[in-house]
Amino acid sequence: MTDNRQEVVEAWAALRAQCDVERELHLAGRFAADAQRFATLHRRLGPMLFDFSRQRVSAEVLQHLFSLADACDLRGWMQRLFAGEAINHTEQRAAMHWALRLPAGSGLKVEGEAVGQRVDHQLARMQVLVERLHAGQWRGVTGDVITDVVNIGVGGSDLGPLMVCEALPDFVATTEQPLRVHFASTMDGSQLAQLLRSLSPQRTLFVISSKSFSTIDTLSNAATARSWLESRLGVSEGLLACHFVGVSAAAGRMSEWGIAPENQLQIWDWVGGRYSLWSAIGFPIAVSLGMEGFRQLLAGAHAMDQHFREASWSDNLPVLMALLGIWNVNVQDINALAVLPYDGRLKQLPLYLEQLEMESNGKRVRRDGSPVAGKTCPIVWGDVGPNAQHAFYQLLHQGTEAVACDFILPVRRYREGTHAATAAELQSQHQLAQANCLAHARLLALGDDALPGAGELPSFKRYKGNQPSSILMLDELTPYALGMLIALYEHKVFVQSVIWDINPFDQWGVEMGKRIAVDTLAMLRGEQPVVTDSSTAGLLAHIVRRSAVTGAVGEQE
Ligand SMILES: O=P(O)(O)OC[C@H]1O[C@](O)(CO)[C@@H](O)[C@@H]1O
Repeated sequence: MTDNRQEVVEAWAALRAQCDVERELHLAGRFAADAQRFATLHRRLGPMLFDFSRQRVSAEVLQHLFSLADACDLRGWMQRLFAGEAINHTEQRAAMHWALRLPAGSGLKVEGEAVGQRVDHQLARMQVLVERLHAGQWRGVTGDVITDVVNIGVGGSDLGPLMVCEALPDFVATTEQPLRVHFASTMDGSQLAQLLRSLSPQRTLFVISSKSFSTIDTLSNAATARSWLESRLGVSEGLLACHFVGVSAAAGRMSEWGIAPENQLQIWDWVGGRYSLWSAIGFPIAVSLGMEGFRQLLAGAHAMDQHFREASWSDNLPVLMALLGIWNVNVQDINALAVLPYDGRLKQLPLYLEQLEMESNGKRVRRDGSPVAGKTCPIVWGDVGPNAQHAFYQLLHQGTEAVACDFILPVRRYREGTHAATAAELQSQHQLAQANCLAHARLLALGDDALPGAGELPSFKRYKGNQPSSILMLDELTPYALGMLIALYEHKVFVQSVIWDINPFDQWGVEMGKRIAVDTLAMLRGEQPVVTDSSTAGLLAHIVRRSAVTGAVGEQE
């Protein structure tokens, strides 16, 4: 690794100096001054169009950002990523999610390990299980056909598969045996309890999905599922082999729990949890879309990997997106990013990206252990845009916070034939959403200038504008396009981590909370003396007292 500290310092200084030049320029003025702004500041890639003309940037800003990327040795870090080096240095692991989406038969070897062959092998094993389910050949212990698959997992073992399954209802595989796919993640058991009310134990298969196979949230839901089956079916012999699949990097733990070897799907320690939907963690996706659909998702992600590796900075979507974020956070002091899909099927995308971005780059120490100089990951949140318009857009339009927005919008929707009865109405609803997306992006950028005469209005009706946003359009929300979109954000996060000089592939920040929770549970159960701060002690005592009280809410002690 080269010592490029001086170059980095100079690149940041040049960016800040450029900011002084740009500060007075409002987005409305930038558009007024340059009729070619959209033409210059958008890129096409396959089914994607990335419009960043509403970001507060100029050609000079972009040049300085590219110099910063060079100074930070982005090219070198990309080579290390794709060479399978142990760039997750705090866990001594590589980050090879990209290897999961190489075309079949890639033959990839990393340090002598036949990575490509292992990936192909697990995909083939997954295909066998999926096809048995689809053919109606998977029977429960009572001989009934499995009709429902419940994924039990949390974090990366839940959010990715859940998001993809919800995003692609039009691509559900047509199979002999229709299957419903469900998700339960919360450690309090409330989601699982709700599902169990409507499921038939004879016909339900549980997928216990956990990279570590030690996450208490998942194991406690799994134990509840198992005891539900045992008590409802009155058997334990053969139950586990008929009703449980396991997905994990910890084969030994799966076996200890009782997952039959033939029902175990393997992942590897070089797949980060939040980067794992491409692996066997994506089993629910394959159940839903079929293997062909799942492979399309992988192919889209692989196309983005290739683009990321090959394109120059100025055409490179992940690099552009990342550097625009750096400009916003570190130079413009904009510390929030709203993710706003204008498509109800992408309801889960903001949640998925919250984990991807914030668990990856929510870090405050650099690779050498020293504190970072400025801010890192912004606060990422969002919702389906049309709904968010009626909720938090007020703050975006007239609040005091500068917020960057990512709008995501499919061009075509409602495939012919799939919604024949109401196609015209649905199509016009989709246009309504498209118009709203473009209108809000315009108003956020231009402010009062978006509408002639708005300048005459009273101040409470005025719009300051100058809120930066990007629009990502997809020709259509297909498995392939969604694969590209997710991989785009993955690489964006990686590029930002390089600029911030942090490790995006560990998550030590969540570990301490888990350990404290173990002690707290022992205190709550009276198995350990209560030695803690006064608030926690007071609340524990309140829970214990009130748990013993039955009767109407509001009852006096
Ligand atoms: O798949 P596992 O090992 O159950 O972990 C679930 C989630 O927990 C975390 O480790 C955080 O606690 C995430 O990174 C991960 O996605």
